[in-house]
Amino acid sequence: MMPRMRIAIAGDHNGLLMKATLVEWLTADGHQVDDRGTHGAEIVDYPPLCADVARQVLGGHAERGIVIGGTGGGEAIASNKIRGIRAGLCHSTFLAEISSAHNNTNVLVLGAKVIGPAEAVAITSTWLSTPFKGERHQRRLDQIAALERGEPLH
Ligand SMILES: O=C(CO)[C@H](O)[C@H](O)COP(=O)(O)O
Repeated sequence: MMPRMRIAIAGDHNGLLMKATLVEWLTADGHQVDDRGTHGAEIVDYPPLCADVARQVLGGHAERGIVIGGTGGGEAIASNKIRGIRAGLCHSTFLAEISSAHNNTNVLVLGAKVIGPAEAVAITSTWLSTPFKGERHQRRLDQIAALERGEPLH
């Protein structure tokens, strides 16, 4: 059974409907969901939303974060600028599985112009329920953390 988690979720204007679908599904599935916005249809910038979700995760208020954009590309770039965030842009359940198993991602990024709501639910479910494999993958995440600190890799 999938562990129940505290999840911070955000999306820009493109992600509004998909966010509503995921909030409903996650809540029905027993997760504690914190919807960080946006809440209206007006056009907004996504980097502050990415930063907000990252803050929730890094501050321990949420175990995982989800960010939704049009394609999600910019959201992944923005999220991965923040030290300690490993954000995976996943547009298939296979990518979601590897994102958790190999990359131990703490933020899932989705693109509402790329996939539909049913795929978003399947991807999110896979991402949440797939455990991190550790071992050689942990070594690589340690190397990524060293890059974040500006240390050279040999
Ligand atoms: O997915 C995104 C970035 O990767 C954004 O949702 C997208 O760029 C927003 O564009 P617009 O303001 O034209 O809707």
